[in-house]
Amino acid sequence: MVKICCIGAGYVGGPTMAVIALKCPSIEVVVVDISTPRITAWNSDHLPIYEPGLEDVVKECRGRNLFFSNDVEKHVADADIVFVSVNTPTKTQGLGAGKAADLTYWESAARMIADVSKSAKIVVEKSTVPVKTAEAIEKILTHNSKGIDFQILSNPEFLAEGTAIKDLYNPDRVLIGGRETPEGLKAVQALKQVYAHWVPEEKIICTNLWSAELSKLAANAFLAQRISSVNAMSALCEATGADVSQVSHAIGKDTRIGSKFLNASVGFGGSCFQKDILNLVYICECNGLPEVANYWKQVIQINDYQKSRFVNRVVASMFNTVAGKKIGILGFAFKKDTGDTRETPAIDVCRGLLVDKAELRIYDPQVPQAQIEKDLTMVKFDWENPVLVNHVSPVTLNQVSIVENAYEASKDAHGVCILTEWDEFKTLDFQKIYDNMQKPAFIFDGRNVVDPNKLRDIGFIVYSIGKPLDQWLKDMPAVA
Ligand SMILES: NC(=O)C1=CN([C@@H]2O[C@H](COP(=O)(O)OP(=O)(O)OC[C@H]3O[C@@H](n4cnc5c(N)ncnc54)[C@H](O)[C@@H]3O)[C@@H](O)[C@H]2O)C=CC1
Ligand SMILES: O=C(O)[C@H]1O[C@H](OP(=O)(O)OP(=O)(O)OC[C@H]2O[C@@H](n3ccc(=O)[nH]c3=O)[C@H](O)[C@@H]2O)[C@H](O)[C@@H](O)[C@@H]1O
Repeated sequence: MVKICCIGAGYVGGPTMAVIALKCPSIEVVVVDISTPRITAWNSDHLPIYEPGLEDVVKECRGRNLFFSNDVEKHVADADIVFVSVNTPTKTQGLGAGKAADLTYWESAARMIADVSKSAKIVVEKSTVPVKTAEAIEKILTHNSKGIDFQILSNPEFLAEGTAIKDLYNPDRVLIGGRETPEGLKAVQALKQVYAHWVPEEKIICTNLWSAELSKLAANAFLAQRISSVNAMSALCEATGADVSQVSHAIGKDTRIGSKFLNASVGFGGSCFQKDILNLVYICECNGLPEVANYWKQVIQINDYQKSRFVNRVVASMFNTVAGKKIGILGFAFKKDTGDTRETPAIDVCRGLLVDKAELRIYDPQVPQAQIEKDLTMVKFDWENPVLVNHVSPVTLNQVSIVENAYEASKDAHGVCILTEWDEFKTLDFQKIYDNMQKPAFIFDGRNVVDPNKLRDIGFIVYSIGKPLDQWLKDMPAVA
């Protein structure tokens, strides 16, 4: 029986390995992690992450050919294939701070693999890493390896949170990069065999190591670039009376452009887009390509601009101050169908409003109170000035309460901000919400989930990203 061990039981390691176990009953899969609470949760009825469909897959395979364990070294030693799916955040200190990927977790995993291995292994980069990381990992493994054969493969993951199980069942492609040596090609074939249990052969792309590593960064950069492009258009739409949804629809019909990923928003979030683009920027700079670096940096700058533009709209339309005003926040996760808040635009928007002394009542169907409070008080590094930190004091947290539903969040509020596109926000009883709010009642829709005209008929003053502005908003121009 082939044995797989995955180091890192997070958003990628957990769902990916669960699906491999489901689709490959003849393979034993053990997911290991240094975090005891994470592993305990994976072995319980309350999985550590919310992902539609995940619970069913885990229930079916756990204890059969899927296991979760803290005994990292034992399972790595036993495995034929070791996936490394640890976190690779942006460095916040030292050389490359604010841009370069922090490979501390990766390196410690690689050293541990080298230490405990007694048999040949295929080591698979599942984490997103800078180009040429495989070369560094090879050096760590072969310097300590007592003659053991290690083959390094790059097999980046393309799943999106909220649709992870669907994406894993039916990926657009699986990418495997390896060394172009007989041993390297054999390792690529071995990993291909795993995916071939359910992924059609023509969707499995095999490349050299560096193409696979770079393709992952490039894919995220292209995706994020589409969002920043449409968000940049949204500002122009508001200035001219065009409607960004109509513009997106019209340009998306061009098959060369395509219709996906053209939804204007308050900004993209998530653990990867910003981190991976910063990583790309750093790699370009290190390779003497400042023009290319600046091109990609602009994608993040527009994203930051979009978030501050939104805050400015809220403050400007409410007579240039939100001090002491109650604002309901609907949605805190970085997108719907996940409880993940990493880099969610809600953090920046809420902080912006708190600085202006607003009182926030926040509701999200999946994000626990403790997480929201942690996010709002954590030390946040500024990627352009990594030495500066932006800290919301506990006093400011006194201006925040976390509530159980959208009606509670909007009760007595002067304004409501929609920051995540949860489906339930589309079908709220907005008449009831309006009746219970202070007047004039404002709605700021950062996800374009509500019909602005219907809300205007109720009596709201509505701001929808990139849509024609109410006269009220035109009379209160925001300085972006
Ligand atoms: N979150 C996502 O949707 C996607 C993430 N990725 C990439 O996958 C990688 C992992 O991301 P996530 O799963 O979101 O991270 P995560 O933070 O949810 O999980 C990483 C896990 O690795 C564990 N870990 C760290 N060092 C370890 C070690 N030495 N030994 C054992 N366990 C260790 C941590 O305790 C943590 O539970 C990142 O490189 C990310 O860029 C790629 C595609 C999608
Ligand atoms: O490397 C990763 O971590 C992953 O990053 C993204 O996945 P994810 O961040 O989970 O979610 P997305 O659906 O890409 O959304 C990212 C952000 O962009 C926003 N978005 C997305 C699409 C759009 O049209 N407009 C828009 O504002 C979302 O609301 C969200 O805040 C990519 O879509 C995945 O392919 C990739 O594997």
